[in-house]
Amino acid sequence: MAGKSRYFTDGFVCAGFMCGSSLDGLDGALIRVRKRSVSLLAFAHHPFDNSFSDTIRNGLAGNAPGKTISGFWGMTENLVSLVELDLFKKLLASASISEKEVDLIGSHGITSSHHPSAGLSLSGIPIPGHTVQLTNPHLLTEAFGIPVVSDFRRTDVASGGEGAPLAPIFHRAVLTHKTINRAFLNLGGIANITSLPSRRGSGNPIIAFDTGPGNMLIDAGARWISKGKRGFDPNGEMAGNGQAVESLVEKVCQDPWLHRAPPKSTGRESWGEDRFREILGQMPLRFSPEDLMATLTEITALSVAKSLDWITPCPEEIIVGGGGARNLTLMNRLRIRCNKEVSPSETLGIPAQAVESMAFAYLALLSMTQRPGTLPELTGGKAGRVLGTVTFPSSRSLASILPGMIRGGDIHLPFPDRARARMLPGPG
Ligand SMILES: Nc1ncnc2c1ncn2[C@@H]1O[C@H](COP(=O)(O)OP(=O)(O)OP(=O)(O)O)[C@@H](O)[C@H]1O
Ligand SMILES: CC(=O)N[C@H]1[C@@H]2OC[C@@H](O2)[C@@H](O)[C@@H]1O[C@H](C)C(=O)O
Repeated sequence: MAGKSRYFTDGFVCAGFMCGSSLDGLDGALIRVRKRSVSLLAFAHHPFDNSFSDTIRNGLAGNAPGKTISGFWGMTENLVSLVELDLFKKLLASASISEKEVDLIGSHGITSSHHPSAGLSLSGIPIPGHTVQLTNPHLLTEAFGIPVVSDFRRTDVASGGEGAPLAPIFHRAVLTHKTINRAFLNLGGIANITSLPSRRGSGNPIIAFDTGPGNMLIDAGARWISKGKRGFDPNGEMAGNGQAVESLVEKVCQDPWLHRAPPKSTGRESWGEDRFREILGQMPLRFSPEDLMATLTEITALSVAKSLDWITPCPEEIIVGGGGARNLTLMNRLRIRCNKEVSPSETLGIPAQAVESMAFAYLALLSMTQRPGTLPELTGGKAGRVLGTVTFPSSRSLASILPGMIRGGDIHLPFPDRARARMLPGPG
């Protein structure tokens, strides 16, 4: 059991799990937050094979043969957490620490539906915006006796925010440079960008938003060309051997959403299979698979480049995380379209694939120590909010966990994340 004094001396050890929108697998990270710095202790990835990803993708679209939607959701939640359970053990083994040394777990789950703005109705009743992530924190607390923070996004959506992106506070904590204005770009299924003004220019507000497709269109193209055998374009090789249809790239990038001012978020609903089919239908009569992949890759690069219009101060360099950092053609097209230095986060010592799971470990710590995990300028919510729901293990008293943790946060969290939620303006 974690003693109060340990939070003071050793900082915090937190695990984070993320199953992203590309549905390629589940990532887990173990971090230590101590003396205002964040270090990665271990990272592990559990890949999903193509047919499994297809089953989940179809189920989320409401086509789960032989199962009701709620049955499918219940099974998916449990499946996510069974994988997390296994990954957690791997993280412990890799970092050579015991579960008793871990203070908390953050579990994001799979986003099954993301409609943050109001505008939907059920039987004529207007319904507020929603976002849903599937995970079962109870399986984790039951197995390990560690508090689990989950359901991060609904807090922000309830306060009028987009519920995404949420990782920017983490990007700010670990990637801000003393003198260089940076941007961090996550190339997951969806792409999102965070402006990171240098500490010298700390008067500049942090801006973050989804930019549109990350790998989602590219992956859909790879699946179509390979008849489901391949889930992505390895290293961007196919795209690198093709010629993009420039007129189609320009046309798709005129999408009004891409030109909308932030805050904004998007998802599979807008850049998934349906959008891919629409683009495919507009390819010229004769095209090679390589040309299709080059076109999808160029749409991705141009939509990211357009997003820079919203970012001040203009970043001098772009640091890339997420699996798309391995797509060398996409990285090269980004260098050309953005006219900037574009480097994978490995150059700063952080594995590109680990950034999001590290972020949810960090966000879980902010929540447990009563600090806001998002800000109005990031997602458009009314005020900074302590995110998520905590599932506590019944084997430990709250008094033995919370006060020490909250005060430990005062010591170890990087500035300004030490500021507690009650210091921020309330709702209204
Ligand atoms: N070697 C590689 N070459 C090209 N692309 C790759 C490679 N490895 C991974 N990818 C791409 O990265 C994707 C997975 O990235 P990542 O795990 O960051 O996405 P995610 O976390 O699921 O999505 P999101 O950030 O939207 O939630 C794969 O679907 C694939 O398109
Ligand atoms: C609703 C949802 O799950 N959004 C994801 C998705 O994947 C990338 C992008 O779209 C981002 O907005 C978000 O994830 C990251 C981790 C975030 O919240 O920062």
